[in-house]
Amino acid sequence: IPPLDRCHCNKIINVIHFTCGPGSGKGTQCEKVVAKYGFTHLSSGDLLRAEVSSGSERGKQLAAIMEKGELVPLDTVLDMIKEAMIAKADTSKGFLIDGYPREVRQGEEFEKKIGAPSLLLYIDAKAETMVKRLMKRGETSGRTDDNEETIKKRLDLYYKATEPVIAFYEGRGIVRKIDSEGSVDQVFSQVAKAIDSLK
Ligand SMILES: Nc1ccn([C@@H]2O[C@H](COP(=O)(O)OP(=O)(O)OP(=O)(O)O)[C@@H](O)[C@H]2O)c(=O)n1
Ligand SMILES: Nc1nc2c(ncn2[C@@H]2O[C@H](COP(=O)(O)OP(=O)(O)O)[C@@H](O)[C@H]2O)c(=O)[nH]1
Ligand SMILES: [Mg+2]
Repeated sequence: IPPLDRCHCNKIINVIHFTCGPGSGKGTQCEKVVAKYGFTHLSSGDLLRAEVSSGSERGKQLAAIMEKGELVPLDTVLDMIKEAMIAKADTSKGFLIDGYPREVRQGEEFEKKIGAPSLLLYIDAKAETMVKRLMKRGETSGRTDDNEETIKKRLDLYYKATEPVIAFYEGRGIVRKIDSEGSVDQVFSQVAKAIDSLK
């Protein structure tokens, strides 16, 4: 896909990264943000799972990586996000990018190819909470990575690769940390406050 031209860049406003651990409640909160603010929600995991479902050759390679809880090649996921952003650039009020960046380099490349985010939302959840929620979700999600062994690997990778992303953006003053331990609505009121602070 071609690089985003200036015209597109000007229209890409309010890029919000949602970066937190697996099972911390990103997907749940993103739905509520879309309902209240009308932002375009792009879940990097969902984009990858759609490619897997398509049965393409690339999808098969991705499935093998995701089943192990590892990160797919950086360009693959960034190209998918960019393509989806270009498709919505003319009409979107803002983009909520869920599950990205997963490592500092993903954040750096996003800025080079797309632009700087205005906010990074981070739901702070205890490992114990994340594991409990994922195991419960695994009873019905049908996701091949919602099993005990892969959950452990995803958490390890989160602490190793993704937590440094938060420190990276903290240096820029755009991180809003949200406590996950309350109810979905209590968490959402903190999320909404952070988004309202952008205005
Ligand atoms: N930027 C991203 C996003 C996702 N993935 C791959 O896709 C999988 C699933 O991602 P996601 O749906 O975001 O899962 P989690 O955050 O682990 O869990 P959740 O659905 O609970 O958010 C990851 O484990 C990883 O293999 C990736 O490599 N790079
Ligand atoms: N108790 C509680 N459970 C939640 C909350 N948010 C999400 N969950 C549950 O935790 C699981 C993981 O949530 P999900 O939104 O898929 O998290 P993600 O992995 O970060 O996208 C789901 O089964 C949700 O029902 C919350 O605020 N409180
Ligand atoms: Mg999710």
